[in-house]
Amino acid sequence: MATRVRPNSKRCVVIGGSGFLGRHLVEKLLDRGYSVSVFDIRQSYELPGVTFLQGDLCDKQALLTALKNVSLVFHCASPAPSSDDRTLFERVNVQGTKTAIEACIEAGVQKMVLTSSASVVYDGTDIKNGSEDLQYATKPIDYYTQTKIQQEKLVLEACDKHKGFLTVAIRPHGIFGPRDPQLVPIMVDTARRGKMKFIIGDGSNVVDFTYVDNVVHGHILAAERLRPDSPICGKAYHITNDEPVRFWDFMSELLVGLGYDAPRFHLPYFLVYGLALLLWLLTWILSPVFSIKTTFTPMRVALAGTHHYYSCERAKEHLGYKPVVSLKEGIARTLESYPHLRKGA
Ligand SMILES: NC(=O)C1=CN([C@@H]2O[C@H](COP(=O)(O)OP(=O)(O)OC[C@H]3O[C@@H](n4cnc5c(N)ncnc54)[C@H](OP(=O)(O)O)[C@@H]3O)[C@@H](O)[C@H]2O)C=CC1
Ligand SMILES: CC(C)=CCC[C@@H](C)[C@H]1CC[C@H]2C3=C(CC[C@]12C)[C@@]1(C)CCC(=O)C[C@@H]1CC3
Repeated sequence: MATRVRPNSKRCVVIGGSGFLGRHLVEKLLDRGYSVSVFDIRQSYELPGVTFLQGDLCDKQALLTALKNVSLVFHCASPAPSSDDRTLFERVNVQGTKTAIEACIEAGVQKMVLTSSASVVYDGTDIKNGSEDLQYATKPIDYYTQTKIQQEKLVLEACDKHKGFLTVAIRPHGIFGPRDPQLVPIMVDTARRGKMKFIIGDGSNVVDFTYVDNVVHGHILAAERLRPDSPICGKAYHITNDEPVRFWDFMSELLVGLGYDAPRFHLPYFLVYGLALLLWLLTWILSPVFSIKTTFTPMRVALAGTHHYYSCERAKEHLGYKPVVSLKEGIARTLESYPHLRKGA
């Protein structure tokens, strides 16, 4: 008679574990005694004790091999939000997530923790201390966000206590920290091109930036609290630093910390947004003839010029969440980790 090996509750797979958040998560899971495998389209590092399985989330057979005797899956794979490849977002975030859910159920995985995004409720206008009760954005700011909404719905709807498959979604916001490929590198690149001189709007808009270790902490708490009798099954939780900050103060602190000047000149929000919209329209009209890639997008203008900060009270109550690294300490660690991005380096 074939014996079915009972999955060890500390055996997990991190889908997207080669990425920025994924790698920080893998490191913390190892510290906490988990046995960890990474499933990712690329292998970006080596770590003793970690098995890497290179594969595409949309490939069910590859996933089934990776998920043998695994009880817990963290799903933090996604194409980069700055991509403009709609087909890729649809394929990975929607079809790939469906495939991952099916593979988990077929392989007997008991829990899935999804990395969603607080932006699933943001449609480009102010959000102040938004709770998880806000409706999904009816006009998401971009295709990335649209597919993150679809992805979150798929994962939360798949939660089924009778089938023994439990799910939860973590919604972080503005993740930063060592090895982040987006926030600091894009900001420095803009500064190096002399375009980080302007403040969009009056500079008073408040935003959440979340240090990566806090996001990791939220994921692990969610995984450990996810049980059939827990109120967190099938729910989404905001995870932030719980220290909303003025967007331009945060940017200025990072810029000055790396030796660049802080932005000083104010430009009216609607003027800049209108220009970005016009540029987007032009690139769209010209796209059959020229392929122009611009970083000056209406989406980035909205993110830089509106309030978007979220309450993490529900995570505190249900997950026992409390940030483990303050914003000040997070900024210091981040600045230290980017010597190559300092002015003149
Ligand atoms: N960074 C942020 O501020 C925020 C991020 N999030 C979410 O957090 C998660 C992690 O983000 P982050 O670490 O910043 O992103 P990264 O791009 O650093 O990590 C994502 C990883 O997933 C991999 N991947 C992409 N497509 C596939 C696929 N088809 N199969 C397997 N692996 C794949 C990527 O590979 P490759 O690089 O080759 O594409 C990459 O290694 C994402 O789900 C993102 O939506 C949510 C809120 C804020
Ligand atoms: C004005 C300027 C050039 C700012 C540079 C920083 C931006 C690149 C970041 C500021 C807010 C960030 C953010 C994201 C990406 C990087 C920023 C635009 C996300 C879109 C990443 C993915 C998400 O799920 C939501 C994030 C919101 C904040």
